[in-house]
Amino acid sequence: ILGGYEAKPHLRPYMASLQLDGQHVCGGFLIAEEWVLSAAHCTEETDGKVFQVLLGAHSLTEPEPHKRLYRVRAQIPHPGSNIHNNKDDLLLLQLEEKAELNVHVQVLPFQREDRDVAADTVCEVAGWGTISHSGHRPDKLYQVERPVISRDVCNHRTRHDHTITEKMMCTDSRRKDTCKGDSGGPLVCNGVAEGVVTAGSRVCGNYKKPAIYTRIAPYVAWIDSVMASAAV
Ligand SMILES: O=C(O)c1[nH]c2ccc(F)cc2c1NC(=O)[C@H]1C[C@@H]1c1ccccc1
Repeated sequence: ILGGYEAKPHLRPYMASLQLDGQHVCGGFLIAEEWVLSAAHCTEETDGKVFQVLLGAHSLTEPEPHKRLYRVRAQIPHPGSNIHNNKDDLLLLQLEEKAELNVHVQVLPFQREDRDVAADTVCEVAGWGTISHSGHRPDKLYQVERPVISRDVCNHRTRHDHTITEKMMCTDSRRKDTCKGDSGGPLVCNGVAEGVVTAGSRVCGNYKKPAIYTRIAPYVAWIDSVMASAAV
């Protein structure tokens, strides 16, 4: 998160850190007791290794009450996701057991109505991604507020040049922005998850390249069917 600030501990009890060998790789968030939603690109370069999911954390390293690392039973990337573009950049992770819900671990509702969030709506995004252009990796969760920008503005030739589909949305990236390591986290507007930070590599903090999110509402049928089919 660039240009943001340290989050109030445990005010975002849905936040997940996807880890490999104890290292944070991407964000994610709890959408059901045993399901985390993240970004499919985050599984690239992991040569088939399965993530572990850290829940209930504010600090990535310090011992905290209710902080717990969960094993993953299944990782299901959206079938349309691929390494060449940002399309269908979603990943569902089934935890090996239901997460123990408490004051520090809670589910975040996601938007089910497929309607664009109005431009200028101020949403918030949090993560353990880089907090400086030099790539400093924070130990604590950071957050930042960002206004939604219209798809037409985001698709301008000088911005993302008509690559933003109706299943994506954008926020202004002037100074304050998401960055590497924040991918997979939720864009929260009025307390509801509207988007997932895409994990395609992108420059951060440059107003000419707005942040891109996968909208969740267009994928409700896929999410519900995967959760229903794999229910333990
Ligand atoms: O965050 C992303 O956009 C992104 N997209 C990817 C694609 C493949 C892939 F193998 C990884 C990623 C990845 N995450 C990262 O590189 C994480 C490792 C880096 C990081 C940054 C800040 C703090 C901790 C760790």
